[in-house]
Amino acid sequence: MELTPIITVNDLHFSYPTRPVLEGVDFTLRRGEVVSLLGPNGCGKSTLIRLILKLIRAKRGEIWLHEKSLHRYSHREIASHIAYIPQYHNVPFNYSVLEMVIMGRVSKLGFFAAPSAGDHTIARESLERVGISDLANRPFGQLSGGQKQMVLLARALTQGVDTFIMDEPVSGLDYGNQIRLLELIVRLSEQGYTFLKTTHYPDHALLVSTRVAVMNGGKIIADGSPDDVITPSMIRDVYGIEADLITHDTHTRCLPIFNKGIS
Ligand SMILES: Nc1ncnc2c1ncn2[C@@H]1O[C@H](COP(=O)(O)OP(=O)(O)OP(=O)(O)O)[C@@H](O)[C@H]1O
Repeated sequence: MELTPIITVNDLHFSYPTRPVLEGVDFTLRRGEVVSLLGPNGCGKSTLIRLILKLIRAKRGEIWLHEKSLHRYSHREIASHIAYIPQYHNVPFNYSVLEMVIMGRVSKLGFFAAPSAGDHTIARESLERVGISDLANRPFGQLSGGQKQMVLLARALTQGVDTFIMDEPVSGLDYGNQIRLLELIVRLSEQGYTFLKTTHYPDHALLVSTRVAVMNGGKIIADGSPDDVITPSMIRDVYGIEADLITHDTHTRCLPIFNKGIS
């Protein structure tokens, strides 16, 4: 059965003033998928996300959100469909964690409306789901990078949308929180949430994704099931290292070959 498209990207080209970045990207995110976007540093993963969020505009190509051109959406309307969890986030004021999480309700509120008791309840439930209720009253600005990342995930849950875009969600998380976050993504996906996330870890893509897309040289060069896409030859071509794939329990894992001291 063909899944409903949420985001469709057709022949997207984008250049910064000094360099071309995307040179004909085609990509679709469908309902219920967990898609990992892999690719080397600087290949354009974050740029593609910024284009999908309409933070920047492409010169050529089209982006569709729920089969309507992205041009026809305001930022507020986009936020009523997609929650974005950035890699880094600094806030100018000293909001508490709970206040930060309640801000996820903004796209649901009228322009001058204050959050209701119901909004507070949803925010507290989101903190609970992410396992950080103990941080509720701490100033957001004083949290560690990993704690901030978990707060941003709780804020995204509070937004009340079913599509999440995450830019390197495990960056800055300790080893345990990385795995707990990946497990949370799987649980949420089983509850009907859709994810597009960038990652530098083929292993993480193998653990949680229903589909993997690989970006290199301005294009999506591979797009398919994790087992089809993450292969030793792809790792060699994209990252310039050798790796083996091994199976542990039911999961395939990627094991880089470490040339210790060999020149
Ligand atoms: N504001 C900007 N002005 C000019 N060039 C930029 C700008 N932002 C990014 N770039 C360049 O565009 C290219 C793509 O950057 P982008 O951040 O999208 O890559 P990425 O795949 O997300 O990288 P990483 O994995 O390192 O986060 C890089 O060469 C980067 O240096």
